[in-house]
Amino acid sequence: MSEQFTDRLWRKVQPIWEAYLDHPFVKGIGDGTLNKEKFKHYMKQDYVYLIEYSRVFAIGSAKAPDLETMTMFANLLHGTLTMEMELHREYAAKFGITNEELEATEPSSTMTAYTSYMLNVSQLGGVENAIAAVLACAWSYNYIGKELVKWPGAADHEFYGNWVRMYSSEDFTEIAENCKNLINEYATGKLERELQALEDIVVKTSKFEYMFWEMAENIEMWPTDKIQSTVG
Ligand SMILES: Cc1ncc(CO)c(N)n1
Repeated sequence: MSEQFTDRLWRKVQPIWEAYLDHPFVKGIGDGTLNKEKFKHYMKQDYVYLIEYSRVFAIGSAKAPDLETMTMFANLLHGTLTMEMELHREYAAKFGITNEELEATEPSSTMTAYTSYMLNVSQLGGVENAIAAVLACAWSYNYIGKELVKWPGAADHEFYGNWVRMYSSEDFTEIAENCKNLINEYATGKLERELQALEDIVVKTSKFEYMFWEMAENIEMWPTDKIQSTVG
């Protein structure tokens, strides 16, 4: 089989994605030692992240040139709002956080920067930009999930096991594979400079993913929070 666009992308992002597996937050999920306050912060930020991420699927659906692509985006949107975000609602319940409180989470600087970037690039250009914007998200989480599930005890951990099982699951793998298939389909026949632009989106979102793990590990909101201010 000839080389796919995702093979080329993989070579570009591999060093960044391998660093996720080496990140203390991700390793903490895998070996079950992660501090729960860090995970709680992550869950809340990730929930509001997923709301904006869902909007990118909606933009992709609106821009889709045919019903097959439109349906694909609609399914990805539905899968995120139901299956994936249900995981967050379940964890929130364990922390005593209601769905309303979860949805009203104040966004951190990293979450705001990342989702603003994704939404911006997906409003520009064609449907392929929306696919590129979400690709590293779905694919890298599946990559992490499929790696962590091999760690002894990770999938059966009483607290973090649900997370590991979700992102390594067949359903989530299908989400990631659908995103990969879409980008390969839309990359076909594109000019090198167009492929370069898509690659840039996937690399940037991969960097934002790393920042998201950092934000979670350090329980970050806004760097300016330390400034005494009455502005709020
Ligand atoms: C930050 C982030 N990226 C990707 C995913 C996977 O959908 C997620 N839940 N959160």
